[in-house]
Amino acid sequence: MAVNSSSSSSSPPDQYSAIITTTTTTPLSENNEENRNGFNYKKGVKNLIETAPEMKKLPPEFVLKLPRNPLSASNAEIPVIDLSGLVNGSPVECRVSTVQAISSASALWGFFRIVNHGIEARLIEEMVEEVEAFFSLSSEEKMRYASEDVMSPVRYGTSLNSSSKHALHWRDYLRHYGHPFQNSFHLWPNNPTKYRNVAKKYLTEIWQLAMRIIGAISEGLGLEPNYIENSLGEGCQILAANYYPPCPEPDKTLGLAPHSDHGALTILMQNGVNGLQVKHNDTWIVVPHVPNSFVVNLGDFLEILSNGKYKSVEHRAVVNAQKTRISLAVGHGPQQSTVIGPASPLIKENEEVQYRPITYKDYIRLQQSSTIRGKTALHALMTKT
Ligand SMILES: O=C(O)CCC(=O)C(=O)O
Ligand SMILES: [Fe+2]
Repeated sequence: MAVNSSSSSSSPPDQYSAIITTTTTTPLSENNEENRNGFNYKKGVKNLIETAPEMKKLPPEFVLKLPRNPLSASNAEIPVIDLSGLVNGSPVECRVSTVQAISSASALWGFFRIVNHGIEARLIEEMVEEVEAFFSLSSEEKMRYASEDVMSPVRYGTSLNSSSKHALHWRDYLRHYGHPFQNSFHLWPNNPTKYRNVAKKYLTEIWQLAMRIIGAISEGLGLEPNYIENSLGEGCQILAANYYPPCPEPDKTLGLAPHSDHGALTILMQNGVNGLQVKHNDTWIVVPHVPNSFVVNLGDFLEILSNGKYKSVEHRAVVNAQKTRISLAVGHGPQQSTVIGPASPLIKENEEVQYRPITYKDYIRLQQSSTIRGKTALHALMTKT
């Protein structure tokens, strides 16, 4: 089966994701939150630019060691899939051709755009409004959700994670679990007041959409349509609401370093401001915002489950000097206690299992704690290097 060669398991970690040294001489101190320029970086980049509105130069803590022309990317066409064929009651031949389209995009690209997905534009807008309202709160209010624990069910933070061991990234984020809601709903932000209800509605619909796509992926792999969904147990949905304010020198930093997502698949929307780039055949490709569509990308769990037949895809976020960008990335994976490994019906006689077993919880911890991104966490599980 053809695979995306850019995410080949033997490729070295991306140059941007190697530990990035900054030009500062004083590293950010773990204990002393104020750095030498008098900013408390842990409050986030939105706070930083509000505190210093005249800032023209990027503080050195954010400057990445990038090669020349690092952020260039091409505008290749990416697959667009019409999902109306997956709706209950649609003719069998429509379902078959949609499954084929998803299967081929998964094998060749690992990401695609979906249209006619059934989620109302108004709900997407409302969710973006609530997220914007959350990030507009005072730093003190947002810091109520700050946590250094990468497994915390709700977490406000900045950069890649709150570790000081890497150059900072131009991003603030709110991450929290979604489905199954009983585990975390009561912990989500209750300010803005509508946030919990809107987020629950949005995440419920996104979960159902993800399961429809996962059913098609399962079928495309030659498994029973509900095989992958069943392997998720009660499942684990995680929202990353990312906030990238205008950046004084956007070419010197990134919003988010290249990485693959840990789950089965991520459903992502951007608020009308471009910034997402995906790696395909060793080239970065701009994924433009198209109203009423989502971007879907395959994550590490699917690469593992398919024993490498599908590859998780590396992506990154660039920033710009003019507009605030918001993205909502919703990951879908198995219940955290699940031991993840290749699906046994896919392992043919004499075929080697390519990934060592690990619980999904330990895998998330491994990936999220790392200050080196790319696909290093997945590479650590591979039986052959
Ligand atoms: O902002 C984006 O477009 C990318 C976000 C992302 O990749 C993530 O949150 O995992
Ligand atoms: Fe991601």
